[in-house]
Parts: sequence; C-alpha cells; structure tokens
Amino acid sequence: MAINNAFRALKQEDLTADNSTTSITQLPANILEAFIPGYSVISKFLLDALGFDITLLVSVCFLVFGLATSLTFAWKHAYRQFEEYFMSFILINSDDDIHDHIMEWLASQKISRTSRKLMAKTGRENAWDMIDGAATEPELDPDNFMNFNNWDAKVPPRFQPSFGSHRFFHKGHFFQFKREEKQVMNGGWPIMRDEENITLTCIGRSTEPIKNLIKEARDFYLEKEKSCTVVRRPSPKEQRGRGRSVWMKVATRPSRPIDTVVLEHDKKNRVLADINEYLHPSTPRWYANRGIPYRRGYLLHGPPGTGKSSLAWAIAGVFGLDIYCISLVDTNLTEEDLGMMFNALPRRCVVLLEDIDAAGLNKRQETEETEKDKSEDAAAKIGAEITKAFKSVQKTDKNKEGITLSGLLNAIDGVASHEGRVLVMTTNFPDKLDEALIRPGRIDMKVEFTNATHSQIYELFIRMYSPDGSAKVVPEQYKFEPNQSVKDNLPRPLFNGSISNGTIHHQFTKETLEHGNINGSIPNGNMHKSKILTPPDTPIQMSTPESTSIEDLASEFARRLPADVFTPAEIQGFLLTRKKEPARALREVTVWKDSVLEAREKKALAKAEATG
Ligand SMILES: Nc1ncnc2c1ncn2[C@@H]1O[C@H](COP(=O)(O)OP(=O)(O)OP(=O)(O)O)[C@@H](O)[C@H]1O
Repeated sequence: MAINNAFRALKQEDLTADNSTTSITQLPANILEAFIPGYSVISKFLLDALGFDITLLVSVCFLVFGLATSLTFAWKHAYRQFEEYFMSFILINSDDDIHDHIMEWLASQKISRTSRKLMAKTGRENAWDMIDGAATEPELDPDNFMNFNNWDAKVPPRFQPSFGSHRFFHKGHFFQFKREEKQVMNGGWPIMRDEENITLTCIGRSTEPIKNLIKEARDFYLEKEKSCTVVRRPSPKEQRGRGRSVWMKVATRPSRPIDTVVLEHDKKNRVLADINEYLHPSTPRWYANRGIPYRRGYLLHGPPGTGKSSLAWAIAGVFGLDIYCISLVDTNLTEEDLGMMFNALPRRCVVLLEDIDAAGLNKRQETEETEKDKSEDAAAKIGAEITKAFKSVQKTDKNKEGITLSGLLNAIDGVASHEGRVLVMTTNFPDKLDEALIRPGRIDMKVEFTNATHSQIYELFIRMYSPDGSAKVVPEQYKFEPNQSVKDNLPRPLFNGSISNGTIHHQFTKETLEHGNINGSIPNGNMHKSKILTPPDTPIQMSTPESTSIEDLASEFARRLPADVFTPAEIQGFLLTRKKEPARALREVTVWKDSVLEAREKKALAKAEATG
C-alpha cells in the first residue's frame, strides 16, 4: 500500500516536472492558438503528415521574439532616460546656413562612406567647378566637339547620411546625428510644407563638443567657399515668415575680381575706399558718437550694360560679403515683406536693389499737378480732383502687392534697417528717381557709368585676350591721339603658327590683321582649320618678341572705335564671339561698328515714324 502511494506520488512528481518543462520550452497550445488562429489544427496536421511536432519550434520563436522586444523596449527606455539626464543636444533647422555647413561636412566624413543609411544625391556640377578642374572632363567626339550626353549621370553621386539616427565618434567624442523630416502647416490649413531638422547630440551635460563640431563644419564649408560670393534672394512668398528665413541662398559663384570691372580707376578706388572705411570696426562708434545713422548707400547709374551690377558683385567679392538681391518689380513682394527682409539682413552684407527706376518709384507728380490746378477754372478743378482721386484709387489697387516709394523709404530707414550694410541701388534713369530716395543719408555716393571710353575699350580688349584675363593698367604713354595708328608700325613678316607643348603660339602680322591669314594646324589632329575648331586645352599665347604685342592690337582696336558710343557690354559681346582671335576682332571691328550704328539709325527712324 505504502509502496503504491509512493509510486503514485512519484508519478505525480514526474507529471509536475513534465508540466514545468513544458511551460518553459513549450507554450501551452491554447496560448499559441490565441496568437495563431487554427494553430492546433495546423500542428495536428503537420504531426500526422510529417510526424513532427512544431510546438517546440514555434514556442522558441515566440520566446525569442518576446525577449528581443522586451530588451529593445528596455534599451530604448534606458537610452531615453540616459539621453534626458546625461546627454546634450543642439537642434538645427534646414533654413539655417548651419544646416548646409553640417551636411557638407558630414558628406566629407567617414560616416558618409561607412553608414548603412545613406542618401544619394545626383552630383550636379556647378558651372564653376570647371574652374578648379574639379569637374569631370567631357568626352570628345570624332569631330572634336565635347559631348555632354547624359552628363549628369556621369557625374559621381554624392552621399549624405539619410533620415534617421546615425552615431559616430569625432575627436574622442561620441555624437548622435538625427535627421528628420516632417510636414508642418504653412501659414494655415490645408497648405503643408516639408520641414527638415537635424539634431546633434553628445554625451555629457555640456553642449561644448557640439559647438566645436559646428564650428569645425562651418570652417570647412567657408574654406571651400572662400573665394565665392553667396547670392541670396527673397524666399518664395509661401515660405516666408513663421520662423522661416525670408532669404534663401540661390547661388554661390566665384567672386568677381574687381579688376574685371573696367571703370576709371579713380571712380573704382573712391567707392572701394569709402566702403572700406565704412566697414571698419571702429566706424560704428564714430557714427554713434555723432548720432548719425550708421548706413551708407550707393547709387550706380548709367545706360544698360555699362557695368553697374558688375561693380556691385565685385564689391561683394572684395569685402567677402554675401549679396542680397531684391527686385522691386516683383509683384509678390509686399511692403511688409520688404521691412521683414531688411530686418533679417546679417550685420554685414551688400544689399542690391536693381533697376529701381523700373519699380514705379518715379518722381511724385503732386507738385506738378497742384501747379496745373491753380491755373484752371473751378469746373476744371473739380474735374481734375475727380480724375486725381480716380487715379489714386487705381494706383492703390495696382500697388496692393507691390512696393510704393514710401514703403521703400520706410524699409531703408526702418528701425534696424540696413545699419552696417552696404546698400547699392542701380538705375538707368537717375533723373526719374524721386529726390527723397536719393537724398544724402539714403544715397551717399553716386557713381556714373558711361558708354565705353577709349581706355575702357583698350582694357576690355586686353582683358579678353591676355592669357589669364588680367589686364595691365592702361599704360601712361597710351594716348588716343586721333591720327595715331599703331597699325603702321606693325611688323611685316608672314605669320606661321607654331606649336610647342600642345600650345598654339599665334603671331600676328599686318597681313593676318588685314586678311585673317592664320595658318595653324596641330599634328595630332586636334585642330582642323577647315572646321575652325580650337581644342579646349590650347591657351593662346599672343605675344612673342617678333610679333605684334597684344597691347598694340588693343590700341589699334580702341582707335578704330569711337568713344562713348558703345557700351562695354556691347564690346564684350563682340569680342566674345571672337574670343580666341584678336586679329579677327581687329579686322572685323570696323564692319561691326558700321552695322551697329546703321541698325541704331534705322531703329531710331522707325521709332520716329511710329510716333509721327
Ligand atoms: N565696365 C565694365 N567692365 C567690365 N565688364 C562690363 C562692364 N560693363 C559691362 N560689362 C559686361 O557687360 C555685361 C553686363 O554688365 P552689367 O550687368 O554689369 O551691366 P549693368 O550696367 O548693370 O546693366 P543693366 O543696367 O542692364 O542692369 C556683363 O557681362 C559685364 O561683364
């Protein structure tokens, strides 16, 4: 009996032990059934068909999954707590320049090669990349033309860390870089826009390592763009405001060297010296001590194509300033926007207001109209009043979305306005501008641009044909005596183009100047005279001891054109189409001059006829 009881107890124990084993490695069938409907039927079917019980396998999978989920949850929670109490972060919005600095820097770091989460960007080359030889060389087709077929596809893509979290070590510090994009309301429902933020996090309760990293990224970026001018324009209307920048970067281009602006040296130097003094760190105090608003405006005026915008760009390049361009004819620009834009300007920059005469900011007519009114009788006066009122309503409507003179003056004189900034306005018609706009305090220096003088023509020629585009200062002895001709002094031996080290050495003789008889060929077939092709890698070296110097050609060229008749842009356009053929330019300039003058005359006649 006792043995029987013990045996039963043992059996019971065995059963219990069996049960406990089942509960660890095998989940009860009813639990599995709850997760996988029809599980018992499937497992029974598989047991019958294959003689294999899948319960153990499924249970293990469930347990591993459960464990992994719990561990992930616990890790995330613990990491969040750690992040909260032992980490620091800095948030950067994509509107800010720092965003570009960081992304550019990261693209050059190891993380952009090793990360498993990358974003590929088509490596669109900037036209200026060619300058540094950074750009990929295009292929030449059998006719020696460059072939840009599928050019963008040939440029290697750029890689950046993609959206999500990335971790990396830099200079002994651990960083987490998180890039997120979300949709936010743009002004009001239902217009949405994408907003991108990046968060940089580091271990420790100080943000100093992140600040250092941002500084490093900024220095890296600025070093790359050292000799470039950043161009900004107003952001699209729907993106302005709400903490978003009202300015957006539209381009970065190589700074324009000041010598490339062909202008009387005195004029150029006067402007540069004035701006230099204005931007000096001690100048704001000087202005403040005297209670004078710290600002300076420049009006560049003259016919179209005489170099006004070019000078503004060159000024930005000389002083390493970004250029902020505003077009007052932009109908999307309101006075409120304009005020916001002036207030959002950085401490130092060039603000370029182009063609202000085209913006409807013409001289006010009031005085004129009042004078006229005085001489009219009462009935006419009433009529005039009605017309005036009607016109003013029309004017208000028309300018609802545009800028009025008072709006512009308010922006210029605004609270923060452009203190410390260089304000440059350009116009083709200075006489049309309202006195209020150009009074001292708003415009402090006026620079007149004219059609090309003889010395400008000379310099434009030299600049076009000297190997590196640099022109020597117009020589003192260079005098444009009406009867002086260097042509008569040109050496006479026949030209024979010679080539050494793949470079064509042109020599110009009187005959080549007169008849264009340049004989040149390249043995490797790069240049075929019949196709008038010049290989891309053949800089022209013009002057050799026996040849006519480029200065002589320039003098003769300038002599053949009248002064103050053609704009520098016109002359540049003419030279550009003969950019490697100074002799041809000299040969053809007289014909060109006559044809342009004739066309002008015809146009003037047609206009006169049309106006009766
Ligand atoms: N004085 C100059 N020196 C060098 N290049 C010039 C000069 N004037 C004009 N150019 C050339 O002509 C082109 C037009 O010049 P730019 O835009 O500066 O003229 P602008 O006076 O501002 O004309 P607009 O009044 O039509 O805006 C540019 O390619 C520029 O390089």
